[in-house]
Amino acid sequence: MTKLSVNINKLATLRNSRGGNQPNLITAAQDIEAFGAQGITIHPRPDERHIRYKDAHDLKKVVTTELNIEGNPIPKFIDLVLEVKPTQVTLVPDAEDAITSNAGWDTHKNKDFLADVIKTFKQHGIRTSIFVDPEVTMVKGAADTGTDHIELYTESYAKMFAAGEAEKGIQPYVDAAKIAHELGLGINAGHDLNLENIRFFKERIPHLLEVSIGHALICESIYLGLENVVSMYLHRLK
Ligand SMILES: CC(=O)[C@@H](O)[C@H](O)COP(=O)(O)O
Ligand SMILES: NCC(=O)COP(=O)(O)O
Repeated sequence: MTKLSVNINKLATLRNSRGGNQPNLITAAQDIEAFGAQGITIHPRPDERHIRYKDAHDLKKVVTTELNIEGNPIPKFIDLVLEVKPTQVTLVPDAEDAITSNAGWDTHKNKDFLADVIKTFKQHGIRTSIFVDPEVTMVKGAADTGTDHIELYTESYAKMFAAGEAEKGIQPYVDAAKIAHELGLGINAGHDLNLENIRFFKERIPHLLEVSIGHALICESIYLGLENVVSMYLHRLK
Protein backbone atom coordinates (compact mmCIF):
# COMPACT_ATOMS: atom_id res chain seq x y z
CA MET A 1 0.00 0.00 0.00
CA THR A 2 1.14 3.53 -0.71
CA LYS A 3 0.33 6.06 1.99
CA LEU A 4 -0.99 9.50 1.15
CA SER A 5 0.52 12.27 3.26
CA VAL A 6 -1.25 15.56 2.60
CA ASN A 7 1.00 18.61 2.57
CA ILE A 8 -0.91 21.47 4.19
CA ASN A 9 1.55 24.27 3.39
CA LYS A 10 -0.90 25.81 0.95
CA LEU A 11 -3.63 26.02 3.61
CA ALA A 12 -1.16 27.93 5.78
CA THR A 13 -0.39 30.27 2.87
CA LEU A 14 -4.11 31.03 2.57
CA ARG A 15 -4.46 31.57 6.32
CA ASN A 16 -1.46 33.90 6.43
CA SER A 17 -2.71 35.98 3.50
CA ARG A 18 -5.56 37.40 5.56
CA GLY A 19 -4.36 37.25 9.17
CA GLY A 20 -6.67 35.43 11.57
CA ASN A 21 -7.05 31.70 11.64
CA GLN A 22 -9.00 30.69 8.57
CA PRO A 23 -8.57 28.05 7.35
CA ASN A 24 -7.79 26.49 10.70
CA LEU A 25 -4.85 24.14 10.14
CA ILE A 26 -5.63 22.01 13.15
CA THR A 27 -9.21 21.34 12.08
CA ALA A 28 -8.09 20.80 8.49
CA ALA A 29 -5.44 18.27 9.52
CA GLN A 30 -7.95 16.41 11.67
CA ASP A 31 -10.49 16.38 8.83
CA ILE A 32 -7.89 15.21 6.30
CA GLU A 33 -7.09 12.31 8.61
CA ALA A 34 -10.78 11.58 9.14
CA PHE A 35 -11.20 11.44 5.34
CA GLY A 36 -8.59 8.68 5.26
CA ALA A 37 -5.21 10.25 4.53
CA GLN A 38 -2.44 8.40 6.30
CA GLY A 39 -0.21 11.36 7.02
CA ILE A 40 0.21 15.12 7.28
CA THR A 41 3.24 16.81 5.75
CA ILE A 42 4.49 20.30 6.54
CA HIS A 43 7.46 22.13 5.10
CA PRO A 44 8.32 25.11 7.33
CA ARG A 45 10.69 27.55 5.68
CA PRO A 46 12.98 29.93 7.60
CA ASP A 47 10.80 32.97 6.78
CA GLU A 48 7.67 31.10 8.00
CA ARG A 49 5.74 32.37 4.98
CA HIS A 50 3.39 29.41 5.18
CA ILE A 51 3.81 26.85 7.94
CA ARG A 52 5.04 28.55 11.11
CA TYR A 53 7.25 26.83 13.61
CA LYS A 54 4.41 27.11 16.14
CA ASP A 55 2.14 25.20 13.73
CA ALA A 56 4.53 22.25 13.89
CA HIS A 57 4.17 22.10 17.68
CA ASP A 58 0.38 22.52 17.52
CA LEU A 59 -0.03 19.85 14.83
CA LYS A 60 2.09 17.36 16.72
CA LYS A 61 -0.52 17.48 19.52
CA VAL A 62 -3.39 16.46 17.23
CA VAL A 63 -2.03 14.42 14.34
CA THR A 64 -2.79 10.76 14.98
CA THR A 65 -1.38 9.37 11.73
CA GLU A 66 2.16 10.21 10.62
CA LEU A 67 3.54 13.73 10.87
CA ASN A 68 6.25 14.37 8.27
CA ILE A 69 8.33 17.56 8.59
CA GLU A 70 10.29 18.60 5.52
CA GLY A 71 13.02 21.18 5.24
CA ASN A 72 16.61 22.19 4.91
CA PRO A 73 18.44 21.06 8.06
CA ILE A 74 19.75 24.44 9.17
CA PRO A 75 20.30 24.60 12.98
CA LYS A 76 16.89 26.19 13.64
CA PHE A 77 15.15 23.41 11.67
CA ILE A 78 17.10 20.66 13.42
CA ASP A 79 16.09 22.11 16.82
CA LEU A 80 12.44 22.26 15.74
CA VAL A 81 12.40 18.65 14.58
CA LEU A 82 14.09 17.43 17.75
CA GLU A 83 11.54 19.30 19.88
CA VAL A 84 8.48 18.17 17.90
CA LYS A 85 9.66 14.61 17.25
CA PRO A 86 7.57 13.86 14.15
CA THR A 87 7.28 10.34 12.74
CA GLN A 88 9.49 11.33 9.82
CA VAL A 89 11.81 14.14 8.83
CA THR A 90 12.50 14.72 5.13
CA LEU A 91 15.65 16.67 4.37
CA VAL A 92 15.37 19.00 1.38
CA PRO A 93 18.23 21.20 0.10
CA ASP A 94 16.10 24.25 -0.64
CA ALA A 95 17.55 27.75 -0.66
CA GLU A 96 16.00 30.25 1.74
CA ASP A 97 14.48 32.28 -1.09
CA ALA A 98 13.27 29.30 -3.16
CA ILE A 99 9.60 29.63 -4.11
CA THR A 100 9.31 25.88 -3.73
CA SER A 101 11.70 22.93 -3.62
CA ASN A 102 13.64 22.76 -6.85
CA ALA A 103 16.38 20.13 -6.52
CA GLY A 104 17.38 16.96 -4.76
CA TRP A 105 20.54 16.52 -2.68
CA ASP A 106 23.91 15.86 -4.18
CA THR A 107 24.32 12.91 -1.84
CA HIS A 108 28.02 12.50 -2.64
CA LYS A 109 29.11 16.09 -1.99
CA ASN A 110 26.93 16.31 1.14
CA LYS A 111 27.50 12.78 2.41
CA ASP A 112 29.26 13.63 5.69
CA PHE A 113 26.86 16.44 6.55
CA LEU A 114 23.79 14.32 5.79
CA ALA A 115 25.18 11.31 7.65
CA ASP A 116 25.72 13.46 10.78
CA VAL A 117 22.25 15.00 10.74
CA ILE A 118 20.58 11.68 9.96
CA LYS A 119 22.40 10.01 12.85
CA THR A 120 21.13 12.70 15.23
CA PHE A 121 17.52 12.30 14.10
CA LYS A 122 17.67 8.52 14.21
CA GLN A 123 19.10 8.62 17.74
CA HIS A 124 15.91 10.46 18.70
CA GLY A 125 13.70 7.81 17.11
CA ILE A 126 12.75 9.91 14.08
CA ARG A 127 12.58 8.17 10.69
CA THR A 128 14.65 9.96 8.07
CA SER A 129 14.11 10.55 4.39
CA ILE A 130 16.15 12.59 1.94
CA PHE A 131 14.93 14.33 -1.19
CA VAL A 132 16.76 13.12 -4.30
CA ASP A 133 16.54 13.44 -8.05
CA PRO A 134 15.79 10.17 -9.86
CA GLU A 135 19.44 9.37 -10.52
CA VAL A 136 20.92 5.99 -9.65
CA THR A 137 24.17 7.56 -8.44
CA MET A 138 22.31 9.88 -6.04
CA VAL A 139 20.29 6.95 -4.71
CA LYS A 140 23.49 4.99 -4.09
CA GLY A 141 24.93 8.05 -2.31
CA ALA A 142 21.75 8.29 -0.23
CA ALA A 143 22.22 4.72 0.99
CA ASP A 144 25.71 5.69 2.20
CA THR A 145 24.28 8.43 4.43
CA GLY A 146 22.39 5.91 6.56
CA THR A 147 18.95 7.35 5.75
CA ASP A 148 15.91 5.13 6.17
CA HIS A 149 14.01 6.43 3.13
CA ILE A 150 14.50 8.56 0.06
CA GLU A 151 11.89 10.87 -1.40
CA LEU A 152 12.04 10.90 -5.20
CA TYR A 153 11.64 14.46 -6.50
CA THR A 154 8.85 14.05 -9.04
CA GLU A 155 8.76 17.43 -10.80
CA SER A 156 10.40 16.15 -13.99
CA TYR A 157 7.99 13.21 -14.13
CA ALA A 158 5.03 15.56 -13.70
CA LYS A 159 6.28 17.83 -16.49
CA MET A 160 6.89 14.95 -18.90
CA PHE A 161 3.51 13.39 -18.07
CA ALA A 162 1.77 16.69 -18.82
CA ALA A 163 3.68 16.90 -22.11
CA GLY A 164 2.39 13.48 -23.15
CA GLU A 165 5.73 11.78 -22.51
CA ALA A 166 4.80 9.66 -19.52
CA GLU A 167 6.85 6.59 -20.58
CA LYS A 168 10.01 8.62 -21.03
CA GLY A 169 9.33 10.58 -17.85
CA ILE A 170 8.80 7.56 -15.62
CA GLN A 171 11.88 5.56 -16.66
CA PRO A 172 14.48 7.28 -14.45
CA TYR A 173 12.12 6.77 -11.48
CA VAL A 174 11.71 3.07 -12.23
CA ASP A 175 15.51 2.66 -12.34
CA ALA A 176 16.05 4.75 -9.19
CA ALA A 177 13.33 2.89 -7.26
CA LYS A 178 14.74 -0.50 -8.23
CA ILE A 179 18.20 0.38 -6.92
CA ALA A 180 16.76 2.02 -3.81
CA HIS A 181 14.83 -1.13 -2.98
CA GLU A 182 17.87 -3.34 -3.56
CA LEU A 183 19.84 -1.11 -1.19
CA GLY A 184 17.17 -1.43 1.50
CA LEU A 185 15.87 2.13 1.27
CA GLY A 186 12.19 2.92 1.74
CA ILE A 187 10.76 4.85 -1.20
CA ASN A 188 8.68 8.01 -0.90
CA ALA A 189 7.89 10.46 -3.67
CA GLY A 190 6.55 13.95 -4.07
CA HIS A 191 6.32 17.28 -5.85
CA ASP A 192 3.73 18.23 -8.43
CA LEU A 193 1.90 14.92 -8.20
CA ASN A 194 -1.80 15.32 -8.95
CA LEU A 195 -5.03 13.51 -9.78
CA GLU A 196 -3.94 13.14 -13.41
CA ASN A 197 -0.46 11.72 -12.97
CA ILE A 198 -0.64 9.79 -9.68
CA ARG A 199 -2.15 6.53 -10.92
CA PHE A 200 0.48 5.93 -13.62
CA PHE A 201 3.25 6.76 -11.15
CA LYS A 202 1.85 4.34 -8.57
CA GLU A 203 1.41 1.59 -11.17
CA ARG A 204 4.96 1.88 -12.46
CA ILE A 205 7.00 2.48 -9.31
CA PRO A 206 7.55 -0.66 -7.29
CA HIS A 207 7.62 -0.54 -3.49
CA LEU A 208 6.27 3.01 -3.26
CA LEU A 209 5.62 3.56 0.45
CA GLU A 210 4.39 7.15 0.57
CA VAL A 211 3.51 10.12 -1.58
CA SER A 212 3.24 13.63 -0.18
CA ILE A 213 0.96 15.90 -2.16
CA GLY A 214 0.07 19.50 -1.45
CA HIS A 215 -0.21 22.16 -4.13
CA ALA A 216 -2.32 20.21 -6.63
CA LEU A 217 -4.43 18.51 -3.98
CA ILE A 218 -5.48 21.87 -2.51
CA CYS A 219 -6.12 23.36 -5.99
CA GLU A 220 -8.19 20.31 -6.93
CA SER A 221 -10.12 20.60 -3.67
CA ILE A 222 -11.03 24.17 -4.58
CA TYR A 223 -12.09 23.29 -8.13
CA LEU A 224 -14.06 20.24 -7.06
CA GLY A 225 -15.72 22.13 -4.22
CA LEU A 226 -16.64 25.33 -6.07
CA GLU A 227 -19.93 24.13 -7.57
CA ASN A 228 -21.21 22.92 -4.24
CA VAL A 229 -20.29 26.09 -2.36
CA VAL A 230 -21.56 28.50 -5.02
CA SER A 231 -24.90 26.69 -5.06
CA MET A 232 -25.04 26.81 -1.24
CA TYR A 233 -24.62 30.60 -1.37
CA LEU A 234 -27.26 30.92 -4.10
CA HIS A 235 -29.64 28.85 -2.01
CA ARG A 236 -29.20 31.20 0.94
CA LEU A 237 -29.71 34.25 -1.26
CA LYS A 238 -33.09 33.14 -2.64
C1 LIG B 1 9.86 18.74 -0.91
C2 LIG B 1 8.71 19.17 -1.71
O1 LIG B 1 8.64 18.98 -2.88
C3 LIG B 1 7.58 19.84 -1.04
O2 LIG B 1 7.77 20.00 0.31
C4 LIG B 1 7.32 21.16 -1.60
O3 LIG B 1 8.49 21.86 -1.53
C5 LIG B 1 6.20 21.82 -0.87
O4 LIG B 1 6.54 23.07 -0.47
P1 LIG B 1 5.69 24.33 -0.95
O5 LIG B 1 4.29 24.11 -0.51
O6 LIG B 1 6.33 25.48 -0.27
O7 LIG B 1 5.82 24.41 -2.44
N1 LIG C 1 7.22 16.35 -0.59
C1 LIG C 1 6.35 16.88 -1.57
C2 LIG C 1 5.22 17.57 -0.93
O1 LIG C 1 5.09 17.59 0.27
C3 LIG C 1 4.20 18.24 -1.73
O2 LIG C 1 4.69 18.81 -2.90
P1 LIG C 1 3.60 19.54 -3.83
O3 LIG C 1 2.49 18.55 -4.07
O4 LIG C 1 3.08 20.74 -3.08
O5 LIG C 1 4.35 19.88 -5.09
